[in-house]
Amino acid sequence: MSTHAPVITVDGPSGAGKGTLCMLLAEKLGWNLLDSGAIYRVLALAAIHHGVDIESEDALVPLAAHLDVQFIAEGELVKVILEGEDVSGTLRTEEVGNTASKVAALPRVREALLRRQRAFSEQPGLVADGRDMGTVVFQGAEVKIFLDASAEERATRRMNQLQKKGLDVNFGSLLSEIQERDYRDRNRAVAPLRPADDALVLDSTELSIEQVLEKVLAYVDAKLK
Ligand SMILES: Nc1ncnc2c1ncn2[C@@H]1O[C@H](COP(=O)(O)OP(=O)(O)O)[C@@H](O)[C@H]1O
Ligand SMILES: Nc1ccn([C@@H]2O[C@H](COP(=O)(O)OP(=O)(O)O)[C@@H](O)[C@H]2O)c(=O)n1
Repeated sequence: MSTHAPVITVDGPSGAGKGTLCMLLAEKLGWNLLDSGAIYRVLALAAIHHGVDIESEDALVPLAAHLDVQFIAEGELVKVILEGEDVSGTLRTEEVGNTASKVAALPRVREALLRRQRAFSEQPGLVADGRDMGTVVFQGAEVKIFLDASAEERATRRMNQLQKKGLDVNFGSLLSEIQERDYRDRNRAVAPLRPADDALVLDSTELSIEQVLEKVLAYVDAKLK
C-alpha cells in the first residue's frame, strides 16, 4: 500500500516565477516536480501536429487521454518527448502557451488529464506547478502558494527570458498576449485561476528570485513542522 506523499502547490499567472520557484523547491527538498502547464502545452502541440480542431472537445478528449509523452530530467532541465520527438524547445513559445490556454478551458479535456497529473504524487513529496493545483488537482495539499506579480513585471520577465534564448520579441504584444491568457484562465467555467482559500498569496513584483525562495521556504518549514 502506498503512503500519502506531501504536496506543495504553486499556482499563479504566466511569468509570475512559478516554474523557477518550483524547480528550486524540488531541488532543495529532493522532491518530485510536476509542471502541469507542460502537459497542457504538449496537448496543444499534439493537436497542432495532428491537425485536430482545438475548439472540438470531442476530438481533443481522446488525444488527451492517450498522450504519448515522457518527461526526462537532465540536470536542471527537463526534456519533453512527444511521440518520440524532442519538443522541449517549441513547447515554450507564446503561441503554444496561447493554444494550451484554449484547450485548457474545455472541461472534459481537464478531466482527461487529472489522473496523469495525480500520478506524479509519489514519495518523498511533490512540488506541483500550475493554475488549479491547490484548488482542484491536489485540494488536500499540505502547503499551497499563489504566486503573483503585476502584468507589466511578468511581461518584462518573459521578454528577458525570450531574448536570452535569442528570440526577437515585442514588449507590447507580449503584454497583451499575457493579459489575454490571464483573462481566459481566470474566467473559464472550470478550474479558473484563483488562489485556494488556504493558500499563501505572494506578490513577487518587487521581490528577487532569492527573496521569493526564502519566504516560501520559511512558510513551508512552518507548515510541515
Ligand atoms: N522574482 C523574480 N524576479 C525576477 N525575475 C524572475 C523572478 N522569478 C522568476 N523570474 C524570471 O522570470 C522568467 C519567468 O519565470 P517562470 O518561472 O518561467 O514563470 P512562470 O512559470 O510563472 O510562467 C524567468 O526567466 C525567471 O528567471
Ligand atoms: N494546471 C494548469 C496548468 C496550465 N494550464 C493552462 O496551460 C497554459 C500554459 O501553462 P504554463 O504554466 O506552461 O504557462 P506559463 O505560466 O509558463 O506561461 C496556461 O495559460 C493555462 O491555460 C491550466 O489550465 N492548468
